[in-house]
Amino acid sequence: MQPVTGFSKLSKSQKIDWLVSNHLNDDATAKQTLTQYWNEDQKLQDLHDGFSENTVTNYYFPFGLAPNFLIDGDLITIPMAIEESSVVAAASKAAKFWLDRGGFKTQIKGTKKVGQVHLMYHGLSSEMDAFYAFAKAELLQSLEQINASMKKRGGGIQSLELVNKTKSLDGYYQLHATFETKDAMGANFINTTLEQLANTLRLKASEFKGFSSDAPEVIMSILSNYVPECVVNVSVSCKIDEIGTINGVTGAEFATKFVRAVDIATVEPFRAVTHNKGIMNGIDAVVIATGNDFRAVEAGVHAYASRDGQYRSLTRARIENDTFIFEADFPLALGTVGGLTSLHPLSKLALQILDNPNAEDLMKITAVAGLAQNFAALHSLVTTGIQAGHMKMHLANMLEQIGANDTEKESLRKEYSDKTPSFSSLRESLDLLRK
Ligand SMILES: CC(C)(COP(=O)([O-])OP(=O)([O-])OC[C@H]1O[C@@H](n2cnc3c(N)ncnc32)[C@H](O)[C@@H]1OP(=O)([O-])[O-])[C@@H](O)C(=O)NCCC(=O)NCCSC(=O)C[C@@](C)(O)CC(=O)[O-]
Ligand SMILES: NC(=O)C1=CN([C@@H]2O[C@H](COP(=O)(O)OP(=O)(O)OC[C@H]3O[C@@H](n4cnc5c(N)ncnc54)[C@H](O)[C@@H]3O)[C@@H](O)[C@H]2O)C=CC1
Repeated sequence: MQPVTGFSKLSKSQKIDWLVSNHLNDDATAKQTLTQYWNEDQKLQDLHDGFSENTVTNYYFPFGLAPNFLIDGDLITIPMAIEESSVVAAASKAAKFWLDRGGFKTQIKGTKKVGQVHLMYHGLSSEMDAFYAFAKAELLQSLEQINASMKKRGGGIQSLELVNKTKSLDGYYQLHATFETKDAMGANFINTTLEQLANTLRLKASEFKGFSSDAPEVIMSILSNYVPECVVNVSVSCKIDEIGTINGVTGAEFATKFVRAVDIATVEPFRAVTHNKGIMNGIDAVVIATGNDFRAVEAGVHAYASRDGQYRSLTRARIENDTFIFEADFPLALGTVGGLTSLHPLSKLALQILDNPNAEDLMKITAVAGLAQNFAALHSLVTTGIQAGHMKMHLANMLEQIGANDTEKESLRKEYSDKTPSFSSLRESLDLLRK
């Protein structure tokens, strides 16, 4: 196969033809698989084609609902876009559990975001300090137009400082800025602002006479997806005797084991990664359903989980005066305007289902989904084990994969209603059925 030039300029059909002949042995069914996912509504299809480059088809993701979330006194149904079985069921089960026990409480701890202009200067650091004192007012002034609308909304650039990072990397400085971006995730606003700062910095550097070395060089200007000051706290709590008996485990035993499980994820990175993956099952599903940037959230969350130098659990649990308390702080830079949020009809609908939240409310709801998911996973892990519930949900996929027809599915579902399936046990059962 030869490299292709001008692939981006081909039409969608030409791209598919190229793909099928170069990678799929001219398989006609492959072409049909791609085209059958096109939407019949051409306008809607064009919208989706426009979201990303070199699009050849749509990729369906299940869009589900987890009802019964009592959040700060309001009853909320959370939309979740996720491919993994048992996540929506787990969220729904956790919602139901806490519905009768006071629900979820949330609090925004901050909404500040960060962006940096990264610079190199190899002269004296005192010269950089003098330059910054010379340039700072104009650096800020040059942002007035870009900042005007965001300022009207109560946001915009909040602070700007020169940071000397030469101890970490020879010649390295930053303009470190903080931002309030209100209901937008803010990436484009922050990046535009930073690029203006960089331009003004270059201009002011050309006017400054105090450099003994070449003027500072701008390496790059970009927001940070590490948002330790854009954080929401979420918690649940109840008296231990309100927990009740769970699969033969008393409330007190459950609470103690649960706290131990969180303690283990706090000190043991191998466990912490899986523990936090379970949390992200919930967070990502809401982030995706609402058209937010899940890579940004993932990167920020995992960096936050390592903020003291070791990767740890994002959740905390304790028993205090016969009360079981489970909580977390999640760094979540989310938007309810901008990006795909109002462009993708299903994201727009997801936000409508949530009663058109502002960014802070969406942070709260998303954090609840994360805590609920972790609660459900640990609830299973310290009682029945994870496989019973997970495989019960996964059964449908397994039945599909072994090629069972509708009648066979029905009888296998009955047979496996109280036991954990595996592919081999299911195949054996299917063979028996077919004899
Ligand atoms: C799976 C369940 C919920 C079963 O739990 P169950 O007790 O067998 O469920 P149930 O049939 O008794 O139903 C109770 C409620 O659960 C929900 N529910 C129950 N079934 C459904 C369904 N089909 N569709 C939608 N919702 C469902 C629903 O709210 C339902 O109430 P109802 O609607 O009847 O009033 C439970 O075992 C559970 O929560 N397990 C945890 C599952 C989980 O965490 N899955 C994620 C995949 S594993 C993973 O990726 C992460 C992990 C686990 O490794 C993280 C870690 O290690 O920490
Ligand atoms: N590292 C990263 O995370 C990067 C992410 N991105 C992408 O950037 C996009 C998000 O950028 P945004 O600037 O949020 O979106 P955007 O570029 O669509 O801008 C949102 C705009 O909406 C306007 N707006 C209207 N009402 C507002 C309100 N109430 N509050 C705040 N703004 C309001 C503002 O002008 C704001 O700048 C995402 O698609 C993300 O994937 C882009 C570059 C880098």
